[in-house]
Amino acid sequence: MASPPRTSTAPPALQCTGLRKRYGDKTVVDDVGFHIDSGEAYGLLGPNGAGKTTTISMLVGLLRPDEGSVRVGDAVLSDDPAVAKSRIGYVPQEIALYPELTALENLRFFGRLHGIPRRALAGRIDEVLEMVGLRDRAKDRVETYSGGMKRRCNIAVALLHEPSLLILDEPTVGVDPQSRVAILDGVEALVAAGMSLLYTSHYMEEVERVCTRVGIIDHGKLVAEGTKEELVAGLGSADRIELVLDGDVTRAADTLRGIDGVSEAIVTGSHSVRLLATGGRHLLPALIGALPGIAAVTGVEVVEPDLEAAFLHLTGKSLRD
Ligand SMILES: Nc1ncnc2c1ncn2[C@@H]1O[C@H](COP(=O)(O)OP(=O)(O)OP(=O)(O)O)[C@@H](O)[C@H]1O
Repeated sequence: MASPPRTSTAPPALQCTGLRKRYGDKTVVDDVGFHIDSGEAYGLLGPNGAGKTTTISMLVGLLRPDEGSVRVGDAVLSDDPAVAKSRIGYVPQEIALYPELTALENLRFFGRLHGIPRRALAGRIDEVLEMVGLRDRAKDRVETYSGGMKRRCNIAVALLHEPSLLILDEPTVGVDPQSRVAILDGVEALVAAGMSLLYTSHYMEEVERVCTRVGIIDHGKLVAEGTKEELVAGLGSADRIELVLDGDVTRAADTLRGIDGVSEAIVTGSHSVRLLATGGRHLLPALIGALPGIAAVTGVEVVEPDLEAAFLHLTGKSLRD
């Protein structure tokens, strides 16, 4: 999918075009292109294995694309990798810290690796520790941290060299609720201060909260892109219906999919099925009436069209598949 024309004249924080990556005969990223304006927060949503991490790896210069190009500001990554990479702060899915070192020691190490002069580094380390709320634990070894604190420390490392674009790959996976809040608050504050952001997550509510524009990726392809409102508008009048069932959920989903007005039906848990349906509440008697002998309906929720529904419409999947 091609990126729509940009309206701004300033160079985008990031622009990728026609990115492709193959492993053997499998194309895992297929003609992906999008841009992130300066100061914009962009979310990349996709089910497991959709190609998010492979795409990001190409954007940050860890993986060479088979085709396509990446530009960070006015620097083309393949021509000018040092400049392009210096503008990116990347936080990978896997924590990349030395566990036996303290946060302070990790930050000093990575700061020197970035070539930050010693005198400037101490002040900068203070700033990033403050940003992620870890100042009081800076002298503790990283191996004593919770998953969330490790992630926050990794974000601090990514911010050290004052990047203009922060790339976070599923930053709240394996994170305690307190750190999750701290991460989301911190990311929002950074964006409010002018940072450009690329954010991937399985959690729709995080993307809805943090990002202004969203790209949906499935089977290596960018299948839709837009603001939340634009993506939801693409649903027409379909509602999301969540059913709680006691019985055979797989047969129930198959049966419900055949009912007039139901466009999607997927199993989301051992007792739950998610539907996309036009007619919303008026359809409920038909849905319930179709299930005797298959499953008993013990709960129903009709939800206004949202990003979760748009995702189901576009990919036929739940985000946590
Ligand atoms: N080095 C590799 N060799 C072969 N296949 C790979 C390699 N790396 C990734 N893949 C495949 O490419 C596809 C995309 O993987 P990728 O990790 O980019 O997906 P993802 O959207 O980030 O998924 P997740 O949310 O699970 O991290 C998957 O089918 C994966 O198995």
